[in-house]
Amino acid sequence: MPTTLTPAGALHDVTRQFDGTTVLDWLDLEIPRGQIVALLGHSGSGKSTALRILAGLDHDHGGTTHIDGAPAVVFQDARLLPWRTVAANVRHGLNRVDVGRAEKTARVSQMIDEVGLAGREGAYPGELSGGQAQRTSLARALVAEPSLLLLDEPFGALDALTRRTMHDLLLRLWRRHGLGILLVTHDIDEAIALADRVLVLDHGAVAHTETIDRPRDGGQVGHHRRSLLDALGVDHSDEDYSI
Ligand SMILES: Nc1ncnc2c1ncn2[C@@H]1O[C@H](COP(=O)(O)OP(=O)(O)OP(=O)(O)O)[C@@H](O)[C@H]1O
Repeated sequence: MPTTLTPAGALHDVTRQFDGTTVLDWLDLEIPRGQIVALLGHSGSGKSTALRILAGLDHDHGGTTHIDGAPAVVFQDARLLPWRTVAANVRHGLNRVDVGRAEKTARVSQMIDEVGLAGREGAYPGELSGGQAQRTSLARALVAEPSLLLLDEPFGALDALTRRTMHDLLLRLWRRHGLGILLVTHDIDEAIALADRVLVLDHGAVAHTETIDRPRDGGQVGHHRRSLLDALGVDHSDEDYSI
């Protein structure tokens, strides 16, 4: 289990405007090493913009960022190189890492094993299922041993069953590597299943923070769901959320 709370990434007083419209409004957030922080919010609330700034993909903002090393990013589409095999795509994650060939080969093989793709090293992206493509994308992200993993709706395009399997995989990888993870999602249940803290973003600021204990207490899940629905302004009075 993760033990340290050193921040893997943070935004302090971050502001961002597009065409004169404020998208991030003095946003403060911290992703402690070894914790999963989920960002929930309505479409346009600024989730992806915050993630892109942490990823170093957007420098045109106010405020400060803190990142421990080079972060890794996984998007909803796996963004694999279609003309490269699974192994070559994962090896791509080591392009900027200064280790020898043998070490790279060993690390690639280990990561492919960890994401459950042993035996598929020679497959091309066109031959993979959506879940296998995201496993490859996760392996490529983690092979460089980042402290911070940024996930932008990583399982949004997968069917419900595959998504659950990927949740289990992500939690295994998170525990083994002691990562800090920022997860951008639209899915309240996904946020509750994975995160230590869920931040609800509204007009570019944190409107609500929900802390969720591990291990999960089944009796608390309904409470967290109702609390997050309230924070999102979603009516749930007609629904039976008893567990
Ligand atoms: N490159 C850009 N140019 C102009 N406007 C942008 C740009 N990127 C984002 N925006 C605007 O900033 C706002 C926030 O976008 P962002 O993608 O961060 O929201 P989001 O919460 O991730 O939304 P979604 O859940 O739909 O992905 C939106 O109004 C969007 O149109």
